[in-house]
Amino acid sequence: MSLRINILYGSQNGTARNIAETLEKDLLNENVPASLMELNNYKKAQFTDKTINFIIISTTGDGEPPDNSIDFYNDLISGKKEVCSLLKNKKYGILGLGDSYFTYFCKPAKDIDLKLQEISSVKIVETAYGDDAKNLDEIVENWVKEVKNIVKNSSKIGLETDSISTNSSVEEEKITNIMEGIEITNDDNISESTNSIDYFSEDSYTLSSNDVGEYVIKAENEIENDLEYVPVKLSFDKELLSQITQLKHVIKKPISYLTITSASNLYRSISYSKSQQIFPLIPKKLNSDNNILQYSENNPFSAKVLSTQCLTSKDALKKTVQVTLDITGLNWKYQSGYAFGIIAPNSDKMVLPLLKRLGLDPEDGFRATTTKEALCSGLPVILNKCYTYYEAFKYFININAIPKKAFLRVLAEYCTDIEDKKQLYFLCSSQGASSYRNLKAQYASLLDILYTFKSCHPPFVAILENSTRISPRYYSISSSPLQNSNLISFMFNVHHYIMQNSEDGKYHQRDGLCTGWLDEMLEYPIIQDCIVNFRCKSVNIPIFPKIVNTFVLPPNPLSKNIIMVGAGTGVSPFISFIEYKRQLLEDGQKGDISEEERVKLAEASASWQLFYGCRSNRKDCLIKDYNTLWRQTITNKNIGITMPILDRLEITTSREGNGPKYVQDIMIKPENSNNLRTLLKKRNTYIYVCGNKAMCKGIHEAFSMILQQTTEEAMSNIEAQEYLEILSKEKRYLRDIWG
Ligand SMILES: Cc1cc2nc3c(=O)[nH]c(=O)nc-3n(C[C@H](O)[C@H](O)[C@H](O)COP(=O)(O)O)c2cc1C
Repeated sequence: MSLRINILYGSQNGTARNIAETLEKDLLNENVPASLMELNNYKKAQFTDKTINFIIISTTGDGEPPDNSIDFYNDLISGKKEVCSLLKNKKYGILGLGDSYFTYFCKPAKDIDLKLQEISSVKIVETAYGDDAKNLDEIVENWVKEVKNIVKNSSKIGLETDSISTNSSVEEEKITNIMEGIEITNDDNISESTNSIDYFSEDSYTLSSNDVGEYVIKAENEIENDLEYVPVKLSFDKELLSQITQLKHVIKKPISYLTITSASNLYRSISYSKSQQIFPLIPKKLNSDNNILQYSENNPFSAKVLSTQCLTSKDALKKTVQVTLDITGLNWKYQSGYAFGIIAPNSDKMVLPLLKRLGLDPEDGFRATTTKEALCSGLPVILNKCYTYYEAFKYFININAIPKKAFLRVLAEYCTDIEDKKQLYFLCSSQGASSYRNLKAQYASLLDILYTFKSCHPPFVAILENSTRISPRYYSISSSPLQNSNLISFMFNVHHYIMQNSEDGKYHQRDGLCTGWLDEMLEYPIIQDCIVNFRCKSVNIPIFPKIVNTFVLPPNPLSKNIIMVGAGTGVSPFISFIEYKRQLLEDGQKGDISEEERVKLAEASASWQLFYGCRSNRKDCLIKDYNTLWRQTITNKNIGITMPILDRLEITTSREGNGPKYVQDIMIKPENSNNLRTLLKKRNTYIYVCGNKAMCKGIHEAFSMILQQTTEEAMSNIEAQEYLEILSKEKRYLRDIWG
């Protein structure tokens, strides 16, 4: 029997998926039979005695596995026979991805590792943990390198590989290269020092990170007011490069596997795309079981925008917009706390200059074909389908993020200027790791790269082969399904970031991909960028339901203590929770609450509390409209109960007044902390925290402090942490944390 490699991944936003796809490509390229699949599809994989399983899994939510790995994770951790017998005694390696700023760093990878050891699987490569906050790229590169070595050795020691046909004309790279006095190697084993970047972002300023690890705070008048996308010349450590005589660990050039043929008679064109429903090229898939349209990331639902409302004042630091969508036809029974994904197209402001820079006519058509289909798992477009270049860049290719190192390596090949070439090699070497990380933290786009390396003229095929697909953005629903289950509302902050042009030192503002697009499109729905259905004069956006939603109310929520803590748009799911309760209290009929809940309600006194933080009551308090509404007590004769909607509503304003600044400050005030401590110790208490990672950390510390600060039964710090951990395991302490 021959060696077989299974590459199984769990990825929420595409990072782990990209790594898995690249590993698959590299192995196939070495004639090693490798199969790639999402962890949830593990049953489709072949597991033999000669199989090595490589698992690449990221972390989402509050230490949770990504949606596409949750079934595998649950099956394995609960010790399901089926999965355990498949993996028992088999060789494996794990790469975890996470962010050490979070409480549960790489938890799914760690849990899987432990479980595999428990069932006597055989670890053949040290588990590695790529850390977003530190050194993700280097850890990943080293792990991948080790995996490849192991696979190579395994095939040497008798686990012969089946031969596959992807590699007949592989252009093998020479290990050592001499270029203008610099020696370039890709075979040594040096792992360089890592420079930790603090990702904490003070939310009141526009930030950019133009020096390694140093955020630059800019006042509005220092930022250029560009109407167009102005690419910037990126800066990196040229001084370091000038001292280097040998570039080590340069990423190997990936092979080319696509053929692009012209399809110039395409009937589609930009103007055609404009009048169509979104993503016209994605086939609608029918679920064979029930003939119901299954909407997903690859097959989004076109949701009609019913209303938009700016929730912040003109002088607020951030603009927050609330949108309501019609989801009739989506067939989604959502609950309070659920989230959904939006797929935004790239902005014309970036697409059109990029096409120009690449010398491509937006309306020309192309078709991608290959003889090496196995290498195409991560391709942004569908093989053999015709697209215009405009469509490909507009809807599919991720042009916003910094190209992967392997992509930069390919770009180096198309530079005519030796300095450009050298600098790109540097960025893909071990010595250039911190410069690369810095470019990544600056959100450098493909256009910025091409602007910086002016002599680089890559063909379209090189761009397509090395690009990833635009990834969706997720938003919490703020409406309650009780009000109208065919509507969903959500809110978002319009996100901007700042880039500095190293040529003239000027600062330029960039818009976040999705929120920038939504904001512009909702304000000016006739612009080129927009998905407007001109026939019925509606604006539609592509959405799909998030499959796994854990941030939900417990069963019989009226009889539970519900403590909600959030800041800014982190209040979204809480609006949904509280409105759900209010509507139930106002309109609920006899059958709307269970008999069990009625009994519990009579026995227990349940308290719902919201701690909310904003900057200013006037400028950006997102729950202004609910302030009086939620302080009511409601009697519902049908259900036979009288209850306040909220027992406590605390709002802190960080930029106003002399009171407590942040939510955690008000939580630890004696009048709140004593009450919270009592509730924390009750079995029917559920805590929900929603916001960015820095806020969630602050709240966690506040809860820990509350448990410690008492004369009676005070806990030590360790005991308090353990207590919160237990609550978290029991799903009574739930956090929806944004990365
Ligand atoms: C919403 C969100 C929640 C996250 N939660 C955690 C976490 O609890 N623990 C952790 O170690 N990393 C966490 N991360 C970091 C991701 O695991 C990390 O960014 C990873 O590279 C993402 O990989 P993916 O794109 O394949 O999902 C979180 C990231 C996001 C965006």
